[in-house]
Amino acid sequence: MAYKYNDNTFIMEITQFDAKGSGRAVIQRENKQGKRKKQHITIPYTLPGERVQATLVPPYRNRVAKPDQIIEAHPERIEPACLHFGKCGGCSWQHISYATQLKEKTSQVKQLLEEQHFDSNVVQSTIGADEAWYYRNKMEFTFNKAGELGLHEKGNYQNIIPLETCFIASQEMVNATTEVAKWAQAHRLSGYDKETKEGLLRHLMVRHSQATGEMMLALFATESPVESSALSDLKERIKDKFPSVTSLLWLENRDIADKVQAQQVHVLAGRDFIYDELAGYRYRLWYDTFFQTNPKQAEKLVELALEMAQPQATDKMIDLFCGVGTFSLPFASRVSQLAGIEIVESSIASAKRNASDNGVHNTLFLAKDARHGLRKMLETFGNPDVLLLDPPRSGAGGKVMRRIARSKPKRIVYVSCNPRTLVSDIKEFVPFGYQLEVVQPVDLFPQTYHVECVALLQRETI
Ligand SMILES: C[S@@+](CC[C@H](N)C(=O)[O-])C[C@H]1O[C@@H](n2cnc3c(N)ncnc32)[C@H](O)[C@@H]1O
Repeated sequence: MAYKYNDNTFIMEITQFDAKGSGRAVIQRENKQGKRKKQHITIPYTLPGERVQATLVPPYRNRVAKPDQIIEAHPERIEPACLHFGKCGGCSWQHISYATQLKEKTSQVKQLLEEQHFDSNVVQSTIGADEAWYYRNKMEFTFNKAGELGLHEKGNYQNIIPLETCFIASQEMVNATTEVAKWAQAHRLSGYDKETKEGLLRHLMVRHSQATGEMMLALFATESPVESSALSDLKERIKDKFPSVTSLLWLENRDIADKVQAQQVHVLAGRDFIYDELAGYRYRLWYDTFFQTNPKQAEKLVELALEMAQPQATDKMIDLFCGVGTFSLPFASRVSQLAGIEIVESSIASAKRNASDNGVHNTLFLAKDARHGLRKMLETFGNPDVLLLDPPRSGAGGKVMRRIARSKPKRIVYVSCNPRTLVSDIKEFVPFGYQLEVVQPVDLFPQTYHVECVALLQRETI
């Protein structure tokens, strides 16, 4: 329980993490009627077991406090590496030793399963990254209205922190981003102002393959590129200093919605895609292709999924939410036939191309949403022996899960980037006689509270 310090400042005991990896504490506060009330407070960048002095920040209804002083620090608290830590919305756990990050991720998954009455003994210890820094192969940066390029400020997405360092992207990505930032400043180019809807430059997306070394720089702007000295200068700077850039794009996004999207693609240099490789397969990645952002850990995911699913040469398999085929291709070479389903048409086009580029010929791919796509696929393809699903953070949802269960696959491998939706989804399988055999958390996102899991469910034979 907390002691009041002055009006909005309290001494707090951190008791647990919240769902987003911030510390939580309970305080006693007087309401307008003078009654003392218990309030649950979120204190970012604190750890359970710590004693801190923290001040509530407006708007008070959000019940968030900023730590002013760590009075008793957790023994695993460490000095964050990045100067943007605490301001940038990217990393939230740089102040926690890596070993403790892994332990916390395992406990988080166990706790979510226990809350839904699953046996948490099926949860294995989180598999950590060999390299907990510089692991990301894709980053998105934003221009502010002054044309400065950087990262969104945590809690204030209108504000941009000009980029100086980033410890989770490769140095080559940071250097290329810094060069584009210097170019925009040198030519006094304006950034897009979300309020007035004016300004030229919106975002810079950087993709960098760790396997092939190829890099894509994609500039999002509100207008088409004018053939000007500024543009020639950009091409020269990139050509001279970054020969790894095999794709330099200008993407026109005239939409008011400030998403990383484009109505028109202009190739300024190279191709409109880069090559990447994962688990021995080669992929073409366009600017809008979903691809695993931590490729080294993603290879471990693929290996685990293969181990759990034990695909047999006679098996028919469905890969639901297949993207560009990251799981489809390694599995296809081990089963008789594989069908992939995915909502984004360009990803399905890419999956087909990736399959043929890699000499994989026993696949078929359908561009449709999971629910309707699965129904349609089951009619023509028949029931699968093995089903793998890898939905987005929002999960697959009850209807999709029940449809999967009714198709009676012997083994289901569920790959998830959100343990919360994983647990609520797999609950749907229980009435159909599926047993949760194992949940293996894998750390794809070091320095953040996020965790990926691979779960195996098997149908009990009666
Ligand atoms: C976490 S990604 C996994 C992709 C792929 N398995 C991989 O590892 O690269 C989730 C995928 O689901 C797709 N998706 C999102 N909503 C969908 C829906 N309603 N139906 C089918 N696919 C969907 C996304 O486009 C994305 O490619």
